[in-house]
Amino acid sequence: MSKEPDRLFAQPLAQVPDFAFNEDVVRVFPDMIKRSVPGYPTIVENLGVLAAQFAQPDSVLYDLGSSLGAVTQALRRHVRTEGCRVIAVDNSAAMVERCREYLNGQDSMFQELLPVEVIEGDILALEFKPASVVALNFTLQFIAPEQRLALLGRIRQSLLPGGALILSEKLRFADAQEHQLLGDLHIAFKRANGYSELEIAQKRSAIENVMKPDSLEEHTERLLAAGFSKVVPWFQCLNFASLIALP
Ligand SMILES: Nc1ncnc2c1ncn2[C@@H]1O[C@H](C[S@+](CC[C@H]([NH3+])C(=O)[O-])CC(=O)[O-])[C@@H](O)[C@H]1O
Ligand SMILES: O=C(O)C(=O)Cc1ccccc1
Repeated sequence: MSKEPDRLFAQPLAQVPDFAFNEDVVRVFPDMIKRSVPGYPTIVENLGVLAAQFAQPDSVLYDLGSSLGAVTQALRRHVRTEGCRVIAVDNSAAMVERCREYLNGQDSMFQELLPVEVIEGDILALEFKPASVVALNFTLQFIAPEQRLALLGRIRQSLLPGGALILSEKLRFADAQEHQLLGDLHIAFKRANGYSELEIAQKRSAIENVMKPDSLEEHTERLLAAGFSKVVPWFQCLNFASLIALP
């Protein structure tokens, strides 16, 4: 994957445009996400380990909002269950193109990887096949809030017994002091990873209209309303968390 450093917000912009997953972002994405999301490498690596516990024979493993395919690759490496395949979906043409290149390259480096199909499309319009694992790794927060419950309902309906949804998100907190503290610590994390105050401020204004985090309580209530029976947080680092939701 590209090693180009993220300097997208380093120069002062007269007007900061809304954040979009375009070619500029794609070029720096691995660096951007690692330096911006505390715990990201740990979450991705362990998603494969978790998925192996939930994968059911002859079923689909979905990576929704797959970006460059990091989660897809973790699933392919760890799951050995008979007849499983991965379907990765993203609506950014630039992401999908680079994702296909990356995954093809991995095929020549590793043996026994699960087969994968990468679809360019909107996850809101997807017809789900019977699935044992669905990963939404930092994708739901980019879906319009009023669409989230219906999407989770469709995912729930597609899940086989013994399967799971794994949902990772940036969190907001109902308690103002907790929200402020973990937000400040996230900024300190970005600073420690080499982002300037200007980069942090401009990125913040780029994402504020397009990325709307929910609280842990909102996630849990909505997942239960969508028909999931149990919600178990398995990872939190500052204001970023990952949950397992069982059908
Ligand atoms: N409606 C939609 N349909 C399909 N894709 C969408 C939609 N909306 C947004 N996306 C896609 O969801 C991805 C979100 S990034 C996921 C990281 C990845 N999971 C990772 O673990 O590396 C999260 C982030 O950058 O913080 C982008 O690639 C969008 O194009
Ligand atoms: O950068 C941030 O502040 C974030 O909240 C995470 C993020 C990571 C990558 C793209 C958009 C948002």
